Amino acid sequence: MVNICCIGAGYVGGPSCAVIAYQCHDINVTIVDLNQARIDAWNSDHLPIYEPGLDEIVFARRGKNLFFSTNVDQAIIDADLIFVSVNTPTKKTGMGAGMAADLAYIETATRRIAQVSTTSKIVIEKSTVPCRTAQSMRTILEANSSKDIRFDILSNPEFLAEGTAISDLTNPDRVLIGCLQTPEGFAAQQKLVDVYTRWIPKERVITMNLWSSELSKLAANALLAQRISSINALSAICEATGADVDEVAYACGTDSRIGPKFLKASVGFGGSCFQKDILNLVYLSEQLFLPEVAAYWKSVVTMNEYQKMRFTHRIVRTLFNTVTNKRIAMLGFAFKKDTGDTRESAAITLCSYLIQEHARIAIYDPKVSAKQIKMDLTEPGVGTNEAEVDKHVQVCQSAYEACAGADALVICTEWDEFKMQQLDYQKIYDSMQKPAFIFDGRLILDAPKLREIGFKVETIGKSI
Ligand SMILES: NC(=O)C1=CN([C@@H]2O[C@H](COP(=O)(O)OP(=O)(O)OC[C@H]3O[C@@H](n4cnc5c(N)ncnc54)[C@H](O)[C@@H]3O)[C@@H](O)[C@H]2O)C=CC1
Ligand SMILES: O=C(O)[C@H]1O[C@H](OP(=O)(O)OP(=O)(O)OC[C@H]2O[C@@H](n3ccc(=O)[nH]c3=O)[C@H](O)[C@@H]2O)[C@H](O)[C@@H](O)[C@@H]1O
Repeated sequence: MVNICCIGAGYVGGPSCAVIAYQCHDINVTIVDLNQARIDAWNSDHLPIYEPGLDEIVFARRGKNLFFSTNVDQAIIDADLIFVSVNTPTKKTGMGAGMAADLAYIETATRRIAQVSTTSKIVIEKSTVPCRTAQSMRTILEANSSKDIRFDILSNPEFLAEGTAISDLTNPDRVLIGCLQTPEGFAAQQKLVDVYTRWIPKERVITMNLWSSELSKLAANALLAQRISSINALSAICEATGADVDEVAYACGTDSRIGPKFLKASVGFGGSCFQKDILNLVYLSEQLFLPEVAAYWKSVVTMNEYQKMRFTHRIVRTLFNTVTNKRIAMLGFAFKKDTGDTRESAAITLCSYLIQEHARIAIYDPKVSAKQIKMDLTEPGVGTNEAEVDKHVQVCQSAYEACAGADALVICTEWDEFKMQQLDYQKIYDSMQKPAFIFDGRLILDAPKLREIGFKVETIGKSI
């Protein structure tokens, strides 16, 4: 029986390896983490992350061929293939602070593999890393290999998006596997190909060299984020001219060379990866003495910051240039729908800015807890402290509760339950201060219908 170990039971390690266990009942999958609380949650009825379809998959295989544990060493010892799926956040201090990826977790995990392994392993870089990280991992592993133990290293970046992780993993556009172009490298690559092709058509499993594979992951995220920044830049022109950003996106997206996806204007992209990975690419470009390339990719992040600021300025301007003591209902705090993840969510920037303008914010998100919201708003660098958050932020249990008595309602996340078919906007209007304003940062509402009710509506990428 093949044994797989996954180091890192997070948003990637958990779902991606649970799907392997679900698809391959004859493979033993052990997902390990140093975080006891996280592992306890994976072993409980309430999994630590919300992802549609994940519960079914975990509950079907847990205790059979899918295990969650904090015993990292034992899982490494038992494994034939080891996925390294630890976090690679942006460095906060030291060289490259604010841009480079912090590879400390990768290094610790790699050293652990080197120290405790008693048999040969295929080590798979699943985390998103700067190009050539596999070289450092290899150096650490090779320093510990002997004639009895060898380590082969593969790059197998993950392309799942949160909220659709299970369908992305079950039916991916492609799986990418990079290896050293040596006979041993190809043999290791084939072993991983053999796992994925158990449920993914062969032609979708792409193989290439290690460095191309590592760079492709950063490139894919940069290209996706660039489309959003491009449509968001156009949304500013739309607001100033009377063009409608949804119409412009449709007109452009029907060109088969452009395509319709990732052209939805928004309050700004969030999530743990787009900004981090672009900054990582910027840093790499700078290190390679390519300042023009660095500046080009940096502008994607700059435009995203601008979009978030532009939207908050529009809120303040529309509310007669002051939000002091005004109640603003914020619907949605997660960085996108169908996830409870708030990392880099645009809502955090919006809240921080509005708190500094002395607004009172009533937040409702179906999957984000009050504790998480408060933690996010008091993180160093966000610009708001605990006292300010306690004074200015109320976390509500429903959209209706958040909107009651509010001067304005802001849509931050595109949850389906905020759509017109699901919320009674007449009831909301009746409960709000007048004039009642709506700021649609996700283009999910029918502005003309809302205006019929009596709302004053402001939508990203549309002028009145
Ligand atoms: N979140 C996402 O949707 C995607 C993330 N990625 C990439 O995947 C990687 C992981 O991301 P997430 O799963 O979101 O991070 P995460 O923070 O949710 O999970 C990482 C886990 O690794 C654990 N960990 C760190 N060092 C460890 C060690 N030495 N031994 C055992 N456990 C250790 C942490 O405790 C944590 O639970 C990152 O490089 C990210 O860029 C790639 C595609 C999608
Ligand atoms: O490396 C990663 O972490 C992942 O990053 C993104 O996935 P994710 O961040 O989970 O979610 P997306 O659907 O890409 O959305 C990212 C942000 O962009 C925003 N967005 C997305 C699409 C769009 O048209 N407009 C837009 O504003 C979303 O609301 C969200 O805030 C990529 O889509 C995944 O392929 C990748 O694996």
